[in-house]
Amino acid sequence: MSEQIATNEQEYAIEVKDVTMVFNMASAKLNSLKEYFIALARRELFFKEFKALKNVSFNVPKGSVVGLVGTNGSGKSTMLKIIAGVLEPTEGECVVRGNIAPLIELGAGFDIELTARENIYLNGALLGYTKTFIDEHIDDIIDFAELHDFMDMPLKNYSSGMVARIAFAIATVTEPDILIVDETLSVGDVFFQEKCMNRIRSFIDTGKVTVLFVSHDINQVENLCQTAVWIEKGVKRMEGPVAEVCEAYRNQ
Ligand SMILES: Nc1ncnc2c1ncn2[C@@H]1O[C@H](COP(=O)(O)OP(=O)(O)OP(=O)(O)O)[C@@H](O)[C@H]1O
Repeated sequence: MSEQIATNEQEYAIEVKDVTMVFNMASAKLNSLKEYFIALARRELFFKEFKALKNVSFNVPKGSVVGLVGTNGSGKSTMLKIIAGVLEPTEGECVVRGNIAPLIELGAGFDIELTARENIYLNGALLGYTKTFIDEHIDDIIDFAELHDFMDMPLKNYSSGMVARIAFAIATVTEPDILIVDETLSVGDVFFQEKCMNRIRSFIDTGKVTVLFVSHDINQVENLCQTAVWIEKGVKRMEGPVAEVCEAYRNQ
C-alpha cells in the first residue's frame, strides 16, 4: 500500500501542501530608513500580518499544463515564487521534482552595468549552466532574442522588452523539467510573445515538460492548459478541468 502511494507521489512534478504565506506589513507609512529606525527605537512601529495565501494545497502531475487564475492580488505570483524557491512559505511545504526554469520577474538577476553578453554568462551561471555550455549555446540565445547588434551594450540602455527577450532566451535554451510562466512575457512585443508561446508549446508537445502558467488572459489559459487552479484572496476556490474552472471564474 505504502509503495503505491510513493509511486503516485513520484508522478507529481509539484506538490503544494497546505501552504500559508504571511507578510508583515508596516502599519505606518515610512519614507526613509531613518524614519524606520526612529519609529523602531520609539517603539512606534507596528506590523500588521497579512495572509497572502491560506492553506493552499494542489498537485501538478508530471508533464501536465496547469493554469493559475485569480483576480489582482489573489496570491498567484506569491504561489509561483514559493514553488520556484524564491520565497519560503510561513507554513506548509512545497515539493518540486526536477529542474525549474522560472520565467518570473524576468531579468531580476541581471546586473544593469554589465553588457548583455556578460549578463548571459552571469545569469546562465545562476541557472546552473557551465561556461562551456554557454559558449556552445550563446549564438542560439542571441538568435532567439534577436538582439545581435546590442550584445555589447550595457543592460541599463535596454528597454524592459529587450531585457525580457534575453532572459527568456537564456532560461529556455535547454528543455527544463518544469517551466513556470508569469505575466512577464507581456512586456515583450506581440511578435516576440508569439515566438515565446511557440517555444512553450514545443516544450508542451514533448509531453515531458510540466508547465505552470499564470495569465489574466483567460482565453490563453483555456487554449494552453489542461487543468486550472483558481486562487481568490489567498484561498483555493476551485481546481479541475480548465474549461470548468475558467467558466466558473468568468461567472463569479
Ligand atoms: N513582499 C511582499 N510584502 C507584503 N505584501 C506582499 C508582498 N508580495 C505580495 N504581497 C501582497 O500579497 C498579495 C498577493 O500578491 P500577489 O502578487 O501574489 O498577487 P497576484 O495574484 O499575483 O496579483 P496580480 O494578478 O495583480 O499580479 C497582495 O495583496 C500583495 O500586496
